[in-house]
Amino acid sequence: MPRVKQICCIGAGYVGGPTCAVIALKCPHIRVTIVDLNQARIDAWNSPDFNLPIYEPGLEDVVRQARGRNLFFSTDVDKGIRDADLIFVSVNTPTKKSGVGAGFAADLNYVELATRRIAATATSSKIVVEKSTVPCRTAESMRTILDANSKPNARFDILSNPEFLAEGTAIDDLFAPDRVLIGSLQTQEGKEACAALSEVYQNWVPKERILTVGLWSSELSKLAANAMLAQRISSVNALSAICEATGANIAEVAHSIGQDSRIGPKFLRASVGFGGSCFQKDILNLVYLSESLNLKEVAEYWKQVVTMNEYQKRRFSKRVVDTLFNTITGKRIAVLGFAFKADTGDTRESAAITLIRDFQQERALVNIYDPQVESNQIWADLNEASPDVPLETIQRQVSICSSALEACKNAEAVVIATEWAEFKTIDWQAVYASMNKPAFVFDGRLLVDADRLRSIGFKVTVIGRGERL
Ligand SMILES: NC(=O)c1ccc[n+]([C@@H]2O[C@H](COP(=O)([O-])OP(=O)(O)OC[C@H]3O[C@@H](n4cnc5c(N)ncnc54)[C@H](O)[C@@H]3O)[C@@H](O)[C@H]2O)c1
Ligand SMILES: O=c1ccn([C@@H]2O[C@H](COP(=O)(O)OP(=O)(O)O[C@H]3O[C@H](CO)[C@@H](O)[C@H](O)[C@H]3O)[C@@H](O)[C@H]2O)c(=O)[nH]1
Repeated sequence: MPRVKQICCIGAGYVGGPTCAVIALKCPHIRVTIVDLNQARIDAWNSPDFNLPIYEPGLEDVVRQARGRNLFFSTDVDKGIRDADLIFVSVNTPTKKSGVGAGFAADLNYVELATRRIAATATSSKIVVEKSTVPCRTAESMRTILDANSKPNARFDILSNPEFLAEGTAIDDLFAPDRVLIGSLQTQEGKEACAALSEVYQNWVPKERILTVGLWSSELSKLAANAMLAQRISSVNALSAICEATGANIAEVAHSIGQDSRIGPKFLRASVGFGGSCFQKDILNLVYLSESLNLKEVAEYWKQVVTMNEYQKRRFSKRVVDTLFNTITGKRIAVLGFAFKADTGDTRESAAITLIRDFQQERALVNIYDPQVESNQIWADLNEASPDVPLETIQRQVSICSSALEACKNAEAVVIATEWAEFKTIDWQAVYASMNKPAFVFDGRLLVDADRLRSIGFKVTVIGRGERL
């Protein structure tokens, strides 16, 4: 069995960076080089003061221990490829914006370019590992590209090794994964390549947690896992609408059903809608796959998970407008949280973006506070969400604040869009004193103690709870 000595990871993003930093930490005998075309990103990974390009609890500590020892970040993609025995392809696979499958299919352009680069550069045999989330049978396309363009003496084994980390808990997830999944062709060479990658993980992951399956099962399992997780959230959010209409309480309902060991308690938190770079993209990818396979009913089934999520966001912003006497024109709304979930600075598909766009369209004034997201990211997201509105117009309507208290000053309403822990310890008494009256709180994350806030004087609306202002 070949022992892996040098690893190259193409793509220094949210997955490639933390994943391969942890491999370097746990495998001091392996030299790990993470490469990217984006110079600014690599510079940030290499920054002397560890001002890393992504915020992830525990990540800095991992990078501090391994960087310069056996962990390196570089823009020299070709050298990284040439030196490695095993190459992770961890590039982005966004939803296609135009052409066939636009709005649904995964854009595999980055995967293809990375694959072509491997074929053009490699002068010896390599194990090529799909780390990116890709449609079922992408490994076959990669094989065709590699075989057609490879140099003499270079042969390639392709593995699928999807990543299941969640942002905000990436380092914990990587240290103790529920499972590591490796898919390979069931040939002698395929099994040997699988064993080589498994050996890398066995440096810290118990062997029984490393699952080895066929290539296509591995690729599909990644899409399936995200679809099932997102489906749980859309199910609980659909129930939250029934709760609001009937006076039931979604937190109590979720707790009650979660006690059934067949259902389990996790991932049943009603919210203003799921966000993040993966759920929507991967479900739409599954929808497209189903449609391509002529499985219309299957496609419709999964599409409904995304439809329900859009409905949840719209429903929430409408509830804000309805409660504020059917108009928010000229009223100041404080939005607490802009990231798609707590403990990350990532804003991709964040529900907050949709809510703020809705508030802008109602001509409200919006104050935003998020503990991690940078101002230029917020402006870029709002600009993209309203392409017909000039940025200067948006900036006249929206302000970015440096604390929750500042954001709430003179506001009519506070909207909690992200479940940051610090929002639990806000001095609500001080917030109340600084707001216009009546002062409204809309909790989209089941975060606040509604009764306590009501005793201060707030009118409180909580997702999944009937009207009891
Ligand atoms: N973000 C997550 O939490 C998460 C979790 C599991 C799986 N995934 C999947 O992992 C993949 C990567 O996601 P991400 O969030 O890390 O994306 P990302 O956009 O943060 O990072 C991708 C990086 O790849 C680089 N890149 C693109 N093409 C390249 C090329 N040809 N050569 C060198 N570098 C190149 C880009 O510059 C970028 O820095 C996606 O398929 C995603 O679906 C993401
Ligand atoms: O009960 C819940 C749990 C999550 N969310 C929301 O769902 C979204 C996604 O959250 P989470 O899954 O924790 O974060 P991601 O980083 O998007 O991770 C998902 O997507 C990754 C990319 O594919 C996978 O690797 C992970 O396993 C999968 O959890 C966020 O907006 C959360 O606020 C809820 O609304 N209610």
